[in-house]
Amino acid sequence: MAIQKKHGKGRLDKWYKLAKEKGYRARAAFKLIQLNKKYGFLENSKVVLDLCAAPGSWCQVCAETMPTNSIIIGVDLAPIKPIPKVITFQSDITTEKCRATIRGHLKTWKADCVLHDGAPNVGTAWVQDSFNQAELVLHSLKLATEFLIEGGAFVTKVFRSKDYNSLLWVFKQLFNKVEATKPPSSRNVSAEIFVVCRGFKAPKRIDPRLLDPKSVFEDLADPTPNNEARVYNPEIKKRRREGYEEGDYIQFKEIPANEFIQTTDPIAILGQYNKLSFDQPKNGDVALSVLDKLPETTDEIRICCSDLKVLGRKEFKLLLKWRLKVREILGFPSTKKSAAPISEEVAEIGPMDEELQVQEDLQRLKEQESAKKKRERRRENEKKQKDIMRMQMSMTAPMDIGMEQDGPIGRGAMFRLKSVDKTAALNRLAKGKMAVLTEAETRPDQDSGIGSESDEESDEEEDRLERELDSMYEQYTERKAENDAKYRAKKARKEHLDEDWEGVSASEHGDSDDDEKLEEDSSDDSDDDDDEAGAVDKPLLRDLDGTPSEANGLSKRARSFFSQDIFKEIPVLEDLEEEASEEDGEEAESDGEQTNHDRSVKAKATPKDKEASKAPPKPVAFATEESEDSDDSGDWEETEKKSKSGKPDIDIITAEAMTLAHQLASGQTSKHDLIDDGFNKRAFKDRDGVPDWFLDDEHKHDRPHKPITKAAADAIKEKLRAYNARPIKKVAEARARKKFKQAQRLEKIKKKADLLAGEEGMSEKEKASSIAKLMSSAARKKTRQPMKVVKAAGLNRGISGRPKGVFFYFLVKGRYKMVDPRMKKEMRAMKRISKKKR
Ligand SMILES: C[S@@+](CC[C@H](N)C(=O)[O-])C[C@H]1O[C@@H](n2cnc3c(N)ncnc32)[C@H](O)[C@@H]1O
Repeated sequence: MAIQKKHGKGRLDKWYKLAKEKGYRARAAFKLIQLNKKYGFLENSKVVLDLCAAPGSWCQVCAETMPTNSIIIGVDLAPIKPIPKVITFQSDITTEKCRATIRGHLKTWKADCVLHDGAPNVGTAWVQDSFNQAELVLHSLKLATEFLIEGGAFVTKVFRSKDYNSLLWVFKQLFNKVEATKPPSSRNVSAEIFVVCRGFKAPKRIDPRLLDPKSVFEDLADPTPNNEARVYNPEIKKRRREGYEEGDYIQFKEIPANEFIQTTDPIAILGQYNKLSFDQPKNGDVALSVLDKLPETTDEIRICCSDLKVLGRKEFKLLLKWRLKVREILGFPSTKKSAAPISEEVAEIGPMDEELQVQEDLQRLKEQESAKKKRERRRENEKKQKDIMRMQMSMTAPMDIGMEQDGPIGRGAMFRLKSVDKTAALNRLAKGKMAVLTEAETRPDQDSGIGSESDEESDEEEDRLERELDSMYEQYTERKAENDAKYRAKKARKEHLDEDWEGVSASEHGDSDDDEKLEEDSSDDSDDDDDEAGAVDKPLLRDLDGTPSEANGLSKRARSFFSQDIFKEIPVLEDLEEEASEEDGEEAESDGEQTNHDRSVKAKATPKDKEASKAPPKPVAFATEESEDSDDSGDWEETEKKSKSGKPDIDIITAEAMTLAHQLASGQTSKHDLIDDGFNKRAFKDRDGVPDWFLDDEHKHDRPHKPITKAAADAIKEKLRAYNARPIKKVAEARARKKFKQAQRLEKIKKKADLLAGEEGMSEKEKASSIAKLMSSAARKKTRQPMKVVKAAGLNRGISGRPKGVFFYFLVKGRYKMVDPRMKKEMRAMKRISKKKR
């Protein structure tokens, strides 16, 4: 680093130039700016006292930074040119007159901040200069103690000298926070540093000796060295800027190791000495020789003792432990480390004695205990929340709520909430009420015995927050489940861990539009879930009319709809007709009676359909599949559900699963291996008391990566390709509809032909020609009306409905398309240009 010159042109550094540029009277302005930037004492100050203020750059900074209408008083031996918004006067800050003048200006006000940048006239011996400065600091501190408000700040310049520590000690007696710093604008060559003292304690009475230079610099000239800091932070080496202590000229200090064992202040020895020696003195020392022979005095200990200055924290701890052991062996009383007066720095050092260690252990155990209690309380609260929910659902009477025990509504019990949840009714019931419920739930909890057990309010608060967080997370998952089918599937899979996952089909979770509609409209709480119906034999939520909510996989509403007279004796295919007729009103309208007749004929014709007609018809997708086995037109998810052999058909959809299947099939792995693999670090993870949101998040990443083989990946790819090759459900349905319509038309023609054939008044020729006509009209394709192109101009410009015709009196009939003539022209022009370019 380049050495900064304080004389000649070296003075004119960047801060000097900057000060000139900014109009500050001295480069010192930047010191205050930088100090204030770090500690921010000026912004909120209303009254500032600037001691030793000439030429006044600090006052300028204050006037700029402090709120308008603040009081700034500057005093110096030298005259200060007037500064707007600043009161200045000439005086010696060490005098009573100066004190009185300040009092006169401040009246009853107190200063929020006292600044001191005083420097005595230098030029005499350095020691004398620095002492004067320290004395000046003490004088400024004296003024500060008189004028500062409680909690106020005192910022002073000090020189690093022998008296520096004494000054710091005094500051610490009067302020809560004392920090020394050197702003960048302060020259490196200068011995000045700045001490920022915050939080003035404003004691009622201050011992005059505390502010008396004589007693301060005499009494505190040799403050207790911070040996703990030296030992525990050996990496931070303190420079001896003030030189060596009086009479302390030896750099390498050695002490017999037994003294380290015997001393009551081992830290002091470790901090002050360079070596713990095992060398015997001339006359011999029994204690030292015993220590030398002890097995506890290992080679490592000897190496550590040989040079204390190179040791780290770990080695110092080792030595202290060794000392304790030896003391125990030799029968020394195990006292606390030092009888010496404890300075405030000593108090900061961590406990090292065994006793303190025990205390720490106790504290830790206590914390563990309270954490356990907290967990238990949380679990109880959760249980209680569930109980209240059950009560709201009229599943329990208030007296049934056993908060403390599982009882008949406990976790493993038959009325477990999970089974209710399987009907998805719970979600609907709880939706939107969770927050209220949680709030309501927390209050009685606090009033109840459980809450009053704990006297730690913060714990309760934490519990409450955790519960709120949990309920918010639940709401979030519900919302997500509503919008995201994949997430719904995942959730279902997680909740039914003990069951084989067979995918979510449209009918199960209301994915199909029809089912969703039914569910929405439905007033009952049942769900059309075939699998779930098996799992939940007797759903707890029932309708008041007592009829079972589900039968043959249909919701109650769907069942009641299909149980109307009109559906009796009608085979499954009629559902398709219904749907088709909705889209093709023309066909559905005609020949209603006849169609019904035909239907019954058809029903008689196919025994399979007959069978189907006994049972209530199933939703469209399923029915189509049953009636057309050879066709791919059904919902393929459903077809894969049941294998022909009756065994569960497990669909392998991931490369990992396929790899596993390959391995099992080829004998590379066995069932036993798989079970064995199940016992891993994740299997017995303690999840008790861990919030759901945490577990969910963790689950995203904390899962084993199973190997995948190329063959398995290819097999899955092939499988997916096959799936993709199949027509999608809507296309399949459209095809089926078309087929059905054709069949219907054919039936109609047949009937008409039969009628014609039975007509008595017609000759055979006439009959034949009219049947031929009928057939040709049926075979004729309907011609589609051509689309009308309408200019979006004139009256049709910007209209939203059907445009008007050429003569404006008529609306355009049939299909139409609005065109923008300008755009058309432009597009043509573009085409022309691009052609030309080519
Ligand atoms: C470094 S200058 C202060 C610069 C000032 N902070 C500024 O920003 O312009 C130090 C000042 O302390 C003043 N001083 C020294 N002893 C003093 C005393 N006993 N009473 C008042 N002022 C004193 C000097 O006159 C000198 O102007």
